[in-house]
Amino acid sequence: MKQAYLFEELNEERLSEPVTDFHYFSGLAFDFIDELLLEIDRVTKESPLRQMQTPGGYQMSVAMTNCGEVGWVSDKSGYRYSALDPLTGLAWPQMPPVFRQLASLAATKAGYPLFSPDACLINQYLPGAKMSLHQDKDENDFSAPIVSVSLGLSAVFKIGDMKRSDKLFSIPLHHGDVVVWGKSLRLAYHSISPIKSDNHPLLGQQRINLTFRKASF
Ligand SMILES: O=C(O)CCC(=O)C(=O)O
Ligand SMILES: [Fe+2]
Repeated sequence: MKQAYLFEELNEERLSEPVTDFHYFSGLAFDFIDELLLEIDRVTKESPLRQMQTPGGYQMSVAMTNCGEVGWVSDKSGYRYSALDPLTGLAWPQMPPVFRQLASLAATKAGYPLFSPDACLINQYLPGAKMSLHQDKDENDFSAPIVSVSLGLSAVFKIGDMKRSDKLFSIPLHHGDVVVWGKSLRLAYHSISPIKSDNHPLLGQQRINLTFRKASF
């Protein structure tokens, strides 16, 4: 399977050239970091990070917020996109231009020059936090890719295929890395393993992840 080959290569050689429907750009966010961190501060002051409830009634270990026209939310009634932040009752903060610029750079490099995200989910992982195996499937437009930016502590990202039981491939994600997946892998199951306790020189004891999505038609 070509995909399997790619991921083995990724692990061994940290390939940065797009090969299939998964694209790994090591350090692509470096030039944007200072501005990204300022904007993350601004957004999280307006719409604070919070641990949402799963439909099953559990509290997620990851703290989340959003910016953009719509934001991803989870509560007892399910997962969905919402134009309002349920915590503040207000619209989500606007997506900062530097967010758009980086998402567009990564998407263009991955072969999606027209990608125009309307949602950016901001995930904060403290040591021990994880994201269980899931598909990103609450969006209305699966022709658009997912663009994901990693900041701070490193993580192990695992990605498989359309079935929960498909073999998973591990990809280490470090500060500044950007990954893009779409097309045949747009609905691939993926997860983040529990974050190891460590101290990042810029972000301290946390990992921040930004995922850009096209949620509306
Ligand atoms: O934290 C990550 O790298 C991935 C996050 C993710 O899969 C999601 O927010 O749906
Ligand atoms: Fe996801």
